[in-house]
Amino acid sequence: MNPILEVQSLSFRYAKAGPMILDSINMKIEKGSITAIAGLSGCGKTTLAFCLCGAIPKSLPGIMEGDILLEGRSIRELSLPALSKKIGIVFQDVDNQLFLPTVEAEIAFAAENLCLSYEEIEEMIERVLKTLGIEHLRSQNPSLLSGGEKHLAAMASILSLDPEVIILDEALSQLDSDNRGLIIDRIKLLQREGKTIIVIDHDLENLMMADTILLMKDGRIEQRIKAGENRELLYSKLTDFFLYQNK
Ligand SMILES: Nc1ncnc2c1ncn2[C@@H]1O[C@H](COP(=O)(O)OP(=O)(O)OP(=O)(O)O)[C@@H](O)[C@H]1O
Repeated sequence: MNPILEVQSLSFRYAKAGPMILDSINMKIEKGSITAIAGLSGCGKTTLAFCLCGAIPKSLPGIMEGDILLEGRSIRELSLPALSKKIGIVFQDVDNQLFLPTVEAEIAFAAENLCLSYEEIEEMIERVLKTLGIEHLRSQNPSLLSGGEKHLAAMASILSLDPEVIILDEALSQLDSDNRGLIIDRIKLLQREGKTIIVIDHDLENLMMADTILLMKDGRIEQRIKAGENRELLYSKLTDFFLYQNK
């Protein structure tokens, strides 16, 4: 099967004389999979997410070597608007991502910028609200929503462009267990619809939803763990990795 994303010898530093933040990363992400990227704080997870969605090198400065192929094409050749139609990202701090007065306006924003017609936008808003099961939030002010609802609103805003790949950067980390369960359910639903999901997280329970877990250390992928293994064995591999690193 052809990977939807292929990272080839990716290295990155934010400044010429600065430290290597990503160091010779190679990885393939299969279409329709859930991949988790985990590792201690500062190991480079968010920087890798910025590279995967094209923000690096398109809008964040730095020195990038290697390449990332999206459906076989270098992301360097694609414009940011073209990339945002293919890859959506939800950040940990959703408050910085939600700035409009209603959830519906958040969902419509990117589509309006692409000059879609009123009918197309209406249809798209309804589709996205239904997919995430949040029709009741349509007219709500995002800033007044609960943590879980805010994450769903941020997911809705990126689903408006119907991206193939959805990156969730620590989107679950500040949620209580009910809200976390809600978002995990929606992630699995999106996977069933054929979306490719990349989840950045370090909570062992959250990592369990992935098909593949990539463990990062100092800008490198240290281990690749295929899920579907015995749950206890998986748990103990992950615990060993984090315990070893904390020493
Ligand atoms: N804009 C920037 N300029 C310079 N250095 C940066 C910048 N952003 C991040 N870094 C550095 O890059 C390294 C990796 O940061 P990154 O945020 O990618 O790690 P992370 O694994 O996502 O961490 P966390 O789990 O805490 O979010 C850190 O040392 C960080 O200080």
